[in-house]
Amino acid sequence: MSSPKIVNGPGGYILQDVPHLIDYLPDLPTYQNPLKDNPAYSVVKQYFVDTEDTVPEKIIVHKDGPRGIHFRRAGPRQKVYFESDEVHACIVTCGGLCPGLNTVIREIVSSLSHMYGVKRILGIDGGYRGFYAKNTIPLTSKVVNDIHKRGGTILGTSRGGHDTKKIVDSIQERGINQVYIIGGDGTQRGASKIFEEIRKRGLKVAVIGIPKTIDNDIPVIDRSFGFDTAVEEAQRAINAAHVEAESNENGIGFVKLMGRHSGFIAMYATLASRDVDCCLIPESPFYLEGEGGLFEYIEKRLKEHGHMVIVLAEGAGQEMMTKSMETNTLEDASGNKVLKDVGLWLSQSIKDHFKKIKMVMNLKYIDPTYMIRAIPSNAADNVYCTLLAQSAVHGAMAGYTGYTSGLVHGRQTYIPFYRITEKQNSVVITDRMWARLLSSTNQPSFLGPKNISEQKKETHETPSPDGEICNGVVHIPPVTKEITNLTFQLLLLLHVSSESSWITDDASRRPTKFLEYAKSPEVFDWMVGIRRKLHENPELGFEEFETSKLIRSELDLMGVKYKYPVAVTGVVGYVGTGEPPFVALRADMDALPMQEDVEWEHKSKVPGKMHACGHDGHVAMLLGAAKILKEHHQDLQGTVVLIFQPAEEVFAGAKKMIEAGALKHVEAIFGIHLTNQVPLGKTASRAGSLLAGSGFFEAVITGKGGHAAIPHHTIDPVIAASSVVLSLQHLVSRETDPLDSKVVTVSKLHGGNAFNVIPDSITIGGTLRAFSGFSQLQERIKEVITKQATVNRCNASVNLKPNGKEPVPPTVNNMDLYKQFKNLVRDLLGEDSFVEVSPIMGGEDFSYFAEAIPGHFSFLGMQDETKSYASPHSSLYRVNEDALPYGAAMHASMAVRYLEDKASKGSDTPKDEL
Ligand SMILES: Nc1ncnc2c1ncn2[C@@H]1O[C@H](COP(=O)(O)OP(=O)(O)O)[C@@H](O)[C@H]1O
Ligand SMILES: O=P(O)(O)OC[C@H]1O[C@](O)(COP(=O)(O)O)[C@@H](O)[C@@H]1O
Ligand SMILES: [Mg+2]
Repeated sequence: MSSPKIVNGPGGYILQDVPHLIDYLPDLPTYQNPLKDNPAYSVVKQYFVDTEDTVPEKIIVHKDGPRGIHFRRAGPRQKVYFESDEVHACIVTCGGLCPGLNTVIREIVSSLSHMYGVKRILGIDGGYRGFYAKNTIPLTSKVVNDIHKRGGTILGTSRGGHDTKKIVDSIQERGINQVYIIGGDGTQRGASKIFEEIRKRGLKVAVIGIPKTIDNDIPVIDRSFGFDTAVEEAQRAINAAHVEAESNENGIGFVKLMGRHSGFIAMYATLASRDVDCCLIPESPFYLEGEGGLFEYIEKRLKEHGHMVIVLAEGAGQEMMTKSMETNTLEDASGNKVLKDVGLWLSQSIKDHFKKIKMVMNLKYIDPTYMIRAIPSNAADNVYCTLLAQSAVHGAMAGYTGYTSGLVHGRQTYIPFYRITEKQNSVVITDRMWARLLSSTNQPSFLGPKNISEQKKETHETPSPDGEICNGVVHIPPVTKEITNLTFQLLLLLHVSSESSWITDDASRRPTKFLEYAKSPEVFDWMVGIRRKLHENPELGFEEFETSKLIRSELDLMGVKYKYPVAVTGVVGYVGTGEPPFVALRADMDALPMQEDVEWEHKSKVPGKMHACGHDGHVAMLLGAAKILKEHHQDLQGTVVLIFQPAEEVFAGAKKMIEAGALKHVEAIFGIHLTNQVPLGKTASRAGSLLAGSGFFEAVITGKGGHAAIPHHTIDPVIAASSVVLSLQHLVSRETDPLDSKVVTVSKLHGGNAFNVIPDSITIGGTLRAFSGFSQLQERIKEVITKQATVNRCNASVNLKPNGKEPVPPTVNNMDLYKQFKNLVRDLLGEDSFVEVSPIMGGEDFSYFAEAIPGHFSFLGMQDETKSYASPHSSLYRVNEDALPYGAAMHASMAVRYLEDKASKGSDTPKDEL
């Protein structure tokens, strides 16, 4: 792919520019824009867009934050690179239908002919394959005059059939020099390939994408055209569902809407309607039975209101329909996964449930699927389509190419293809919009199925003997039907035998064998490849959709079964017998919001995001371990649970994973972190407290402001804040055992901006660290702030999760697991390979796992003599990839040894002994 055009400016300004024909055809002549003499436009002040104008990607900024990424502003330029007579344009529509397609076609034709005097415009019949397989349709203003009143596309559309070479051959043969491609994410990927091929051939052809999809799954842009119309049309189905529900005893109106991977239509239709009681989308996993489940909510709603409306996006709950697993692998001609009909399945499941509990219920299922996209666009979308089409044409005439025309914060922009195709837009359920929906419907969030104490109790219980019997094997009693199905499939899958076996080997030699295997070129290169892919495409906490997709596809290739999504993007894989004991290995997946400064081939492709804490390496190591374990799965004496968790850095993803059931039945867990502080091939750990509990606080101390010269008429928050800051120092110096290490630091103090005005309030903030008594310290901080404020006649509000930053408890290593780990390291890496570390004041959310069950966290060295490796969270951070096989072998060996140890002790070993 041609390299992105990035322009850096002062204050952290970044322009992600679009390609231009002169990038590879530097001698092209320019012409005056004919609009200059057009009576309609020549009078418009500043009609031509200044070439320096750009539009910011993010409009919410902090005072001291960088100016961030910008896109080129769309619109007509003074100079154009095509003469009117020279232009030979074509238009193609691809993918699924969408309201507004005809409007865009009409406006491209009108803009080209009326504004720029273009006479030769071709319609390509039936999508990409029409370039080489079908006839073309000549397009004139007359032909397109009325088409915006019709749904669909007058050009026809199709999926599949993208053959870059054939398409570009046909463009070249026909002498086409402007290609307007209207379609969704798949189409834009195809357009990007066409652009690259055209550039490679050095053709004077502009390639322009116009984003279409009612699913709104195209990133960066505000919304895609037709979305508004689809949401509006969906209202009709929801209204009908509501009428049906209200008119029947315990009526449920159930509407299935489109939305393959993104639940935007369902979310907006729900928010618009106000009649919907529950909205289910692919991004927000849900479950049916038990506390906090869908059935419980429906029962409650019916008892309280006598009726309810459910809206379901077609991609939601797919993973629960385990019955017909084989259809899961089917793809349409474009390579999109063919979905199973979740609407029919879920409405049947609801009916079955109410039959079982003998409660009257009347469910009416409405599936308006194609109706919402086959209609003409509404007024708002018509205007939007017009502007998009005009912008697309202005850009092409001005010589820009390789871009998608799109709306960003209400302004028309040109966005380079790589930003449009890098990921799919989806509802972020940790964002405010989803929170607004939850508060509007009052539905459960489904994020925390069981309370944690119950979880802990369950995971520490020996599986009950009254579990299900299958093939003479006793299984764990399932909490939900989904888990039953999964366990059953695991058992079927895991009973297949593999070719190689380690069971007869000397146990102390086995880790070395694993390491040799992980170091073999085939496995090593594969791990490095995964790590580099992740490094190029970093994703922040709870946004690790592509990361998670990559993990799942690798697990699929290995034949490792998994649960997904667990806590938004998390994946939990299973290798072994499918039976107890269960031991877990954990890797974190998220990146950091920082710009990479290391110049190398696989540098982060996402400006402002970087894997600067080695989580890309952690994922590669755990996948490496999965490969080793899968190779030998028939010899495992229990089940290894592979936990790929989101959001370690800020949002305590580990906690969410536990709440979502990732540790169910798991007895022990191991985690590894790469470190630059220890030489390659060595590891570091300690028994007991390894990492501190870490948290934050922010307090607003409010008094009464006034003139600084008459302080007695004020209540001065500055004095109160000063007392608070001093008093907080005593928590460590006077209340903590000097041999125990704790930190309370006030690092922020804001308020007031005049010499003679006492402000109304002061904000202070800081961090706390502790190995013991973490929550007591939090409580004392709160108490000291509020009470000191009171002494000074002020009020104080204290927030222990400022900006959503979750505190993490101390990471405490279990003594027996630590001993086991140390022995293993000796077997694997030699006598002097273990480094006993002192406790570290940094925090890790692995602590949530180690708090719930016995856990062990260790560091794996990557420092070598030749290069220096920067500290984590540095923009110069690098991973020594030679460490990856060590990580994979350590993970796999720890799991195997744990299971063997358990087996040798017998199944009745009390879990507390660990
Ligand atoms: N990765 C890709 N590379 C090239 N062409 C693609 C790619 N993905 C999809 N396409 C093509 O784009 C067209 C539309 O894709 P599809 O996924 O069906 O719809 P949409 O563009 O609406 O997402 C199809 O002709 C398909 O072959
Ligand atoms: O049956 P078809 O034509 O494949 O279309 C169904 C799909 O089209 C969509 O509307 C999305 O289409 P696009 O990706 O083409 O925008 C999905 O919501 C739906 O799953
Ligand atoms: Mg698509």
